[in-house]
Amino acid sequence: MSALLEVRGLEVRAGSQPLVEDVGFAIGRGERLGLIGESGSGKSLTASAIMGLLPEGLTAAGSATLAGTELIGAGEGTLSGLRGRELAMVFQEPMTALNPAMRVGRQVAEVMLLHNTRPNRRAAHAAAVELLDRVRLPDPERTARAYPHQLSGGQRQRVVLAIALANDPALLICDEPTTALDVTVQAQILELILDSTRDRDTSLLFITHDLAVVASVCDRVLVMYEGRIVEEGSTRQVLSAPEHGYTRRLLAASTLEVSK
Ligand SMILES: Nc1ncnc2c1ncn2[C@@H]1O[C@H](COP(=O)(O)OP(=O)(O)OP(=O)(O)O)[C@@H](O)[C@H]1O
Repeated sequence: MSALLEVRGLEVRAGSQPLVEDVGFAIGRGERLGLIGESGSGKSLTASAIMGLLPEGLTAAGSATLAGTELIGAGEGTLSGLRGRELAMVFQEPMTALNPAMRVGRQVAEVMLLHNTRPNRRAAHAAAVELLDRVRLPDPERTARAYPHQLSGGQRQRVVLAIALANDPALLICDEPTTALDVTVQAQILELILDSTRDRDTSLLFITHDLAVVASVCDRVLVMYEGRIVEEGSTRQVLSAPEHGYTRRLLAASTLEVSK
């Protein structure tokens, strides 16, 4: 079976300075792949290059195909047709992903109307309320009418997840989606991501530096160090018998207990 996402020789540069080099990996349909590594190792830039959302001044080269469509160097028309549809992303800080001046139900509905996955505003609104319920927000009818500032951080991240899931994407990329939340809320959001991707066979690229999170969410894991992938394997294999010195140090510094 061919992979859903196939990345080959991916490179990100700031002028002549390489920030991500020769990154290659594949994600199968329904597979959950973790991307770990210390701060500054290139995890977010890898995800941004795939999404076509690199900051000004950075350029990507190489290849990343989603179900056969090339993303690197693709025009904005192709990318905006895929983003929010086949390809969705959840970032660390939910407030930056939400429009502060728009009711959250409308924000969920808009992404469906934008991609014509619902026939009209009424159907999109009904689907938005259903989605808010699916991400386990209390009283979804009422929550739909709230503005982002009227919700807690965890509730806002649920709204962001509802937007990401609205058009049933083939690939969901999560970049440290729970880092800004307190511990109990973190666990609930993780469970939600896990349940909603499992339900729909959605593929997941999950960026984190929390090994316990990797252990509970991911089938397979990639380790990045200084812009390159230095280790790759099943989660169990990488966490129980790490080969690269960096992965060993990461593991030694964590409180994770891994059964061999
Ligand atoms: N706009 C930019 N211009 C120049 N260098 C950048 C830019 N954005 C990121 N970098 C550099 O690229 C490298 C990789 O950054 P990236 O954000 O991908 O790291 P990360 O692994 O996601 O880190 P974190 O876990 O802290 O989010 C870092 O050295 C960073 O300083």
